[in-house]
Amino acid sequence: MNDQNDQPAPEPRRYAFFFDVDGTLAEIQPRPELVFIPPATLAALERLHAGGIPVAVISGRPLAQLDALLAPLQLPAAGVHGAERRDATGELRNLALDNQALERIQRELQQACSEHPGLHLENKSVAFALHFRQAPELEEVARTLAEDFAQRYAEVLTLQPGKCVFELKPRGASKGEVIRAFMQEAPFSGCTPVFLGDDLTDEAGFAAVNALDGRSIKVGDGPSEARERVASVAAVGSWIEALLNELGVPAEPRIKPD
Ligand SMILES: O=P(O)(O)OC[C@H]1O[C@H](O[C@H]2O[C@H](CO)[C@@H](O)[C@H](O)[C@H]2O)[C@H](O)[C@@H](O)[C@@H]1O
Repeated sequence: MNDQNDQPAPEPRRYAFFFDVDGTLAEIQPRPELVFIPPATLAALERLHAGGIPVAVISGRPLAQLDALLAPLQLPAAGVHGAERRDATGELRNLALDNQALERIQRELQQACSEHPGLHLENKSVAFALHFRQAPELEEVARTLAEDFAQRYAEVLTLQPGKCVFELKPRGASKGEVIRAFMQEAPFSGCTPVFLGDDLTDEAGFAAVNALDGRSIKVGDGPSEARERVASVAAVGSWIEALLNELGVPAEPRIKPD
């Protein structure tokens, strides 16, 4: 694919697909709770999964939110930037975390953010997102707060900037690490990894996929380690559709005979 508006030409090889959620499968919304995955994209993901093609979602959101966004489809998934992971057998493989420290951080952050009503603190229990989309004038306040907490609690959390957000994510959480972990397990191992993402947290995933000689695909503009581009969230839906047809995946999920 040479041009941002071109559809990448799928090849009839065995791929494993990894999709970021916000900004990739779902349009960015004013607030996190307003996000949804378009029905056509959900249907295409279901078709991929039912067609026996390895597919997982890799997100900054917790697993519970990912399941709600994809319901009734339940996919292998990594949440909170890789701090949580559910493998293809359904087993949970989460990072070990210092819950006492996280509770203390949560209380302190709530107190600090209460002084800036325009800031939206998203509490993910094991990570915290300081959203300033509704109050862009608070970007520097959010940055300073997040940097201060990341410095004071460096053994527990690291700073993860994103779209109108500064997140504090568990130390060691990385989209690259979870993609590498999936790629060592069935049904992903032996496949060529393909990862689509749009934001800074996805760069670790792009680097991992590049190192595995896979396909790294950035959605939208901006500098990136990704080697290919898809123009928009809408184009991601059509991209999956085109791929399904190219790979000959049946239009309806296979129905098992009684
Ligand atoms: O890894 P992702 O699936 O892309 O998740 C990254 C973060 O996405 C969410 O925040 C972003 O999307 C919101 C809804 O569109 C938007 O309002 C916000 O400005 C964005 O930063 C989510 O709230 C975070 O928890 C995720 O980590």
